[in-house]
Amino acid sequence: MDWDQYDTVLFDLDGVLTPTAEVHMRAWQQLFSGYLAERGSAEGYSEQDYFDFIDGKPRYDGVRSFLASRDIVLPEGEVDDDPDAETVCGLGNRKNAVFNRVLSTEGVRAYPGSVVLLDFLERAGKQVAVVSSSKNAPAVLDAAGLRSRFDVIVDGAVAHDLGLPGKPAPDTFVHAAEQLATPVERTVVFEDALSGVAAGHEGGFGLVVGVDRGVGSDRLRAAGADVVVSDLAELVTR
Ligand SMILES: O=P(O)(O)OC[C@H]1O[C@@H](O)[C@H](O)[C@@H](O)[C@@H]1O
Repeated sequence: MDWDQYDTVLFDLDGVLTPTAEVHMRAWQQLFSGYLAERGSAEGYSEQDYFDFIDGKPRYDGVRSFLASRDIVLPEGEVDDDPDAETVCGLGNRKNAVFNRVLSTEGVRAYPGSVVLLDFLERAGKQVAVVSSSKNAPAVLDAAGLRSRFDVIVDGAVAHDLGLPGKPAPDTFVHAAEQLATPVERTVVFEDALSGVAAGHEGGFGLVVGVDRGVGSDRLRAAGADVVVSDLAELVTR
């Protein structure tokens, strides 16, 4: 890894800096197993569904994408729909309530290897940003004590306000690189989700690092990862 080729590093959050992809995964599992059971669907929900249809995408895109995989179409509803509403927004909000309950009861601790890389990048004078589909990203960064480390945070709320399409579209990553005045070729992207790796690849970034937290190295590479690691500290150089 030749860090001299890069000025800026863009990190996905859940599953890259903090183990919160796991929390999202459990919350989606709770939502959709319950919902499919309510509908009396023969086919249940599996962990693979998370990786295939939901991982890395903004909340309501994840709901729509999973429902489409089961040929279920629901009305969109409104963002302030009650969690009991049988709408895309209602289901997303139901899942969000579970996520927030777990976040507040269990807290979050950053991956130690990710903190080691952040410390290294700070010493090396690189700019760092978080690019997350999640509207909960600021709360997660606060809970992990990481928020002040980042020059720019592009989360689900920022993307919504600016009308930027979510991952797998590259727009949120490109926006972060622009905010830090760095050409995409001199910018590195770290992602654990197939949708996020595809976004980094599509955006023409200098290096897309796939972080394997369960998706599998082969699938991350096929989606466009140039390098795959299982711990961010692997990319600390002397
Ligand atoms: O926290 P929010 O706004 O509901 O966003 C949810 C999504 O946030 C992303 O960061 C996760 O990678 C997804 O898997 C998750 O579903």
